Amino acid sequence: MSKIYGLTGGIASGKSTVLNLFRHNKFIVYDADYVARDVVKVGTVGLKQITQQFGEQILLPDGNLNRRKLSSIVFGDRDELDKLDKITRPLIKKEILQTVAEVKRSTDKTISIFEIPLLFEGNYQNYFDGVISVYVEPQIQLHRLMRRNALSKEVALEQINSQMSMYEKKERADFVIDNSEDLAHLQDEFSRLIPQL
Ligand SMILES: CC(C)(COP(=O)(O)OP(=O)(O)OC[C@H]1O[C@@H](n2cnc3c(N)ncnc32)[C@H](O)[C@@H]1O)[C@@H](O)C(=O)NCCC(=O)NCCS
Ligand SMILES: Nc1ncnc2c1ncn2[C@@H]1O[C@H](COP(=O)(O)OP(=O)(O)OP(=O)(O)O)[C@@H](O)[C@H]1O
Repeated sequence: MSKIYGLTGGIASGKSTVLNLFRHNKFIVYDADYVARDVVKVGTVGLKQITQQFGEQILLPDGNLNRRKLSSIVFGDRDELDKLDKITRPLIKKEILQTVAEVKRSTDKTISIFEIPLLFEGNYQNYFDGVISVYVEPQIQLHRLMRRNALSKEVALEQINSQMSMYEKKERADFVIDNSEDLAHLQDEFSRLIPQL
């Protein structure tokens, strides 16, 4: 049976950066953000339900989901986010659990890592051999999110506050990677973690 670990952390904490380190170190990697995009592609039940819920305003002229528009509706309004989550969460969970089951059945000894931003919020922890949380100091998280997505402080804070706090994600994890410093430090944190998996 193959081992599979969950990778989580707050928004812009550095999950994808860490997942890339795993990828470059020959681990098998999976990313729930891809699954989340897959279940709302043109022609899916997911996109149909989202359009029924939020109206045609959330579609781009070519029929694809206007992610920026939907993001501006749901982040900062708990009721609207709950409506979106009701549609997407079961679709995403079904896909993820199928992949996890396939990995576990495989006889390949390579360790797999599955990045799931909302791992604890979606109660995935028991499906994994362990959970790794990426932690970053809150001020640095805010700064990196504002810079990467060109967001105002207010909008960035809305997105951060839409999730479980990073402290809680850190407390609940089996392993923690601190990404509050530069990339050389992150590499050290990563190298320290690997022998423990
Ligand atoms: C709201 C949407 C359209 C915004 O799209 P956008 O391209 O701007 O952002 P992206 O998908 O890259 O998400 C960026 C980050 O936002 C956070 N986030 C996304 N969805 C949620 C959510 N429902 N609740 C809390 N945080 C969320 C995650 O940390 C994620 O990594 C999109 O995030 C979405 O469809 N979300 C619902 C699906 C979901 O739960 N995705 C999370 C991955 S499991
Ligand atoms: N140690 C670091 N020093 C400086 N910048 C960093 C560091 N780690 C990550 N970053 C930058 O911070 C931003 C967030 O990192 P990343 O995209 O990996 O986070 P994430 O947790 O995957 O984000 P999301 O939750 O939105 O999917 C990116 O612009 C990335 O290049």
